Amino acid sequence: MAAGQGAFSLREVLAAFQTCVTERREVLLGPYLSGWRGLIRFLHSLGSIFSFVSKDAVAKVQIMENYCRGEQREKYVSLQSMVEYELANGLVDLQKRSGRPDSGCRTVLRLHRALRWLQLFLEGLRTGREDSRTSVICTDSYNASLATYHPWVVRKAATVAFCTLPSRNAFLEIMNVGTTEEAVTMLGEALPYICDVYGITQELFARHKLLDLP
Ligand SMILES: CCCCCCCCCCCCC/C=C/[C@@H](O)[C@H](COP(=O)(O)O)NC(=O)CCCCCCCCCCCCCCC
Repeated sequence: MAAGQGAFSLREVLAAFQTCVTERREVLLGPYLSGWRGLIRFLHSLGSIFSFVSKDAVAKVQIMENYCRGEQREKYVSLQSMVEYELANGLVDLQKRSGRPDSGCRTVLRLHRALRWLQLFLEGLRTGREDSRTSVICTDSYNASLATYHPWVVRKAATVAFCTLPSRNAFLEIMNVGTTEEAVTMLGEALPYICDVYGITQELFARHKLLDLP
């Protein structure tokens, strides 16, 4: 980490995702958004070349936080209650975007797709060799997930930005979790929770045919 920056560790960020899922398998929006806020903060430490990414992620997290603080806040406690409320009240644009404010469902769907990228990227970091290149791990996980939803120009900008990433071990260091072995162990502990959040959300959105919202 650059000198002077708080001892910010990815451990707390990923710990947020461990508190997302209730015993009734609901995904709580509060911890979900704080996990995203932590990821965005970490992204800022990777350099301004990623600002086009964090700008969009910040905007989406802000939309969701406004819903969570708005007059219908009790409908946005979990992804399940959000989906039920927005569908029951016809708030979701199913065919094409209208001039209405973005729904929570379509906004979460974009973050959900990015969570799939994160899961693949973290798994690639965890299982990568010492001399693996973070840019390759990042590009491969991006191409296997988010890339399909982005136009050519965004895919190009993303792959250019990935080239600036350091080696795998250097990246594990800036995660500020300790040694590379400790970082790998932490990833192994965090990943099952991220997979769980992703799986429950995927099933919820698939059940309601919300996986292709415009
Ligand atoms: C290791 C750093 C790599 C982080 C970047 C990987 C993801 C690259 C995404 C590039 C897309 C950004 C611009 C896309 C904008 C939107 O069009 C597009 C669609 O939304 P729309 O339908 O409202 O237009 N937006 C999206 O797809 C959402 C993108 C959100 C990406 C959030 C990624 C931030 C995660 C930060 C992780 C930090 C590293 C943590 C691992 C140690």
